[in-house]
Amino acid sequence: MSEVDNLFANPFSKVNDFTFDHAVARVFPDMIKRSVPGYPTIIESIGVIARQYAQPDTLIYDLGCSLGAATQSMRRHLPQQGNRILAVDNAEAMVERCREYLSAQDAMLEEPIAAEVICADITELTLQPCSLVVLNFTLQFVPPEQRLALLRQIRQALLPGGALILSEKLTFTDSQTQNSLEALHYGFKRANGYSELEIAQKRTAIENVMRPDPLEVHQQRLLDAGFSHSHLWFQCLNFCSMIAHA
Ligand SMILES: Nc1ncnc2c1ncn2[C@@H]1O[C@H](C[S@+](CC[C@H]([NH3+])C(=O)[O-])CC(=O)[O-])[C@@H](O)[C@H]1O
Ligand SMILES: O=C(O)C(=O)Cc1ccccc1
Repeated sequence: MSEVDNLFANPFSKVNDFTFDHAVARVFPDMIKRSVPGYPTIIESIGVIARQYAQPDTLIYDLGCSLGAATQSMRRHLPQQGNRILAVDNAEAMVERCREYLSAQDAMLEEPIAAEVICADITELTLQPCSLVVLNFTLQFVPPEQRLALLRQIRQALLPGGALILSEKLTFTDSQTQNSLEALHYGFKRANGYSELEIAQKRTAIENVMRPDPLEVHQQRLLDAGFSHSHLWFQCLNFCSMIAHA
């Protein structure tokens, strides 16, 4: 089903900006697992966290769902309590495949939790009342000037007791920390079979498209958006995940 990511293996005369197109969608599970340290743990833990925060008979959003890995994990872990998951992505290639993966999962589960995939820009959505929102490595692709408004929308939609799971690549204001963790991240990629050329070309492809923030910027923005409290629950190298409470 999913193929090995060799999208950046051959030298390009010019490296284009990264897009979530059909070529990426085909290799995405392999790409993200070999690129994001801790990704499988985060995905499985999202199911566990969802079990804690999802309130009976409420909506759950998976924003920037890609192929629906977080949605699938929540469907494995949540009890039957009338939840509905809305998975949203604005990349048609991802949405198409995500629907296929979720139908395949439907067939595997006895009483699958309702899940729907919508092709839309999450910055233009009006969110309905919900108990849990997942932004798993999505906010870093949203233009920085639109991030606060999106988080405010999410905060407004969350019911009392609701939560946001926010996973992001981090940058560090201290240059020694930044250099050390960035070097270790490239070491992680090398250990997963990526060549120096693949690492360098991918780096160029994502640099104008994906703009990570420092942890302190996330924490302040979450407060500015109206969240009462946020904390880290996972960090591996320069990748982390937070919980923010409504
Ligand atoms: N404005 C937007 N509106 C909708 N979708 C968007 C927008 N901007 C970016 N995306 C979508 O956000 C996703 C980011 S990948 C998320 C992984 C997934 N959450 C996972 O749990 O595997 C992370 C990564 O590739 O590092 C892509 O599918 C984009 O199309
Ligand atoms: O590959 C990287 O360096 C990343 O930071 C993560 C990533 C994973 C998948 C698509 C785009 C970025």
